[in-house]
Amino acid sequence: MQARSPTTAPGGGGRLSVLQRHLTAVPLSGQVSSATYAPNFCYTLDNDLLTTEQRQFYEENGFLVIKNLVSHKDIDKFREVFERVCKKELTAPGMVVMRDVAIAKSEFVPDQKAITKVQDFQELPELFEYCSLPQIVQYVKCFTGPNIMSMHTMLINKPPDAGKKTSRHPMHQDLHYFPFRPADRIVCAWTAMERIDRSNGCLVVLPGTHTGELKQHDYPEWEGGVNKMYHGVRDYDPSLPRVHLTMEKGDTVFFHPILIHGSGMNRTAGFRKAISCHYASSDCYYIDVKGTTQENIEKEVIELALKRYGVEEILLKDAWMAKGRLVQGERINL
Ligand SMILES: CCCCCCCCCCCCCCCCC(=O)SCCNC(=O)CCNC(=O)[C@H](O)C(C)(C)COP(=O)(O)OP(=O)(O)OC[C@H]1O[C@@H](n2cnc3c(N)ncnc32)[C@H](O)[C@@H]1OP(=O)(O)O
Ligand SMILES: Nc1ncnc2c1ncn2[C@@H]1O[C@H](COP(=O)(O)OP(=O)(O)OP(=O)(O)O)[C@@H](O)[C@H]1O
Ligand SMILES: O=C(O)CCC(=O)C(=O)O
Ligand SMILES: [Fe+2]
Ligand SMILES: [Mg+2]
Repeated sequence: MQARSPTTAPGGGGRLSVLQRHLTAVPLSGQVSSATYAPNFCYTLDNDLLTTEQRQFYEENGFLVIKNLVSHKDIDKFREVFERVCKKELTAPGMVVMRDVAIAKSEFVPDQKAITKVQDFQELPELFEYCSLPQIVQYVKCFTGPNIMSMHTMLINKPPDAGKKTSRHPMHQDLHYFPFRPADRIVCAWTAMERIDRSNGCLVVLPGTHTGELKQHDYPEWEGGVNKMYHGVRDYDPSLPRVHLTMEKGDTVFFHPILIHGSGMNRTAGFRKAISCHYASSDCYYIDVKGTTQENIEKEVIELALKRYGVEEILLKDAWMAKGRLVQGERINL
């Protein structure tokens, strides 16, 4: 079992306790107004951007959708850059261009049809621009505080399913991949680059699960195959209440790294696009994942680093130290 993060209120765990903490909140002065209330928020920081209702929603659900946050102009620009990456006209150190497992062994076609996602574009200025957009960063700060690092960058190009359901992303918690804490100072921004709904494989979230523990993850037992490192929560219970996030182009969801989420298969002929960045406070610290549920992902990353780059004797945290990039403030621990 993973230890709870220090910023999480003691006795936490379960949506009920979060609700109870709200209900027992005491006003600072005699006046009962939302501004003077001091509820025990722990997943958001004091800020002058989020309304009390928005903070409360994130505290209880572990995600928050902000409509129309990124302009269509910016998104169209990112789309063009992505197309140039697919054609190999643009590249950057560390960037990983990944094909879907269903077509991994088929003949190489140098366009987006082959590409399921581009990861680690932090050294490609034309895409990293997304991570620095002021309107995104101002929200990120409400979760991380002022010293902000981008830790993981991704442009997901979910392909039309090849018939084996490999375009799905199993239910998971992003914290499984992160050897740093506290979890509450990490947040993902995920922006729809077009309308995304159930037909093309929208995000599916289990509201409130961010108050739970980090769970054991393995490859799901899917007949059609699973993409490299797409681990899912072990013993996923499909009867838990799910929410399908339908989003329009430019809408952005911010979510907690313990929130259980995934995405469905793409039943359309188009490539469903989203761009995302995981941010963390640079005050976060690295942990040793040995003896924890994260040992299996560390093992895979070490094997990949050896195979791809011939790097020996690395730890999960070394990979992350190399990927992390300051967005705002001061680089402290990460
Ligand atoms: C120094 C390493 C740093 C790593 C840091 C940690 C990464 C962890 C991700 C963090 C995510 C945090 C946020 C949560 C996000 C949740 C996720 O998205 S999890 C999924 C993350 N997945 C990955 O990071 C995988 C990245 N992809 C790759 O490394 C490569 O694309 C590759 C899968 C290894 C393929 O290499 P490539 O060179 O492109 O391809 P080939 O040379 O053609 O094939 C080599 C080999 O791999 C097989 N293969 C190809 N594509 C896939 C695939 N999609 N799934 C499974 N297997 C694939 C291919 O068949 C070849 O196999 P062979 O047996 O060797 O012939
Ligand atoms: N055994 C499993 N382990 C982990 N995640 C799973 C498992 N089976 C399905 N999922 C995931 O559950 C999520 C929801 O699946 P679901 O099939 O409902 O989504 P959908 O395809 O968007 O919607 P629809 O119900 O219309 O097919 C997806 O992220 C899917 O990848
Ligand atoms: O399908 C997506 O766009 C997101 C999948 C996801 O959760 C992830 O890559 O961490
Ligand atoms: Fe994820
Ligand atoms: Mg389905």
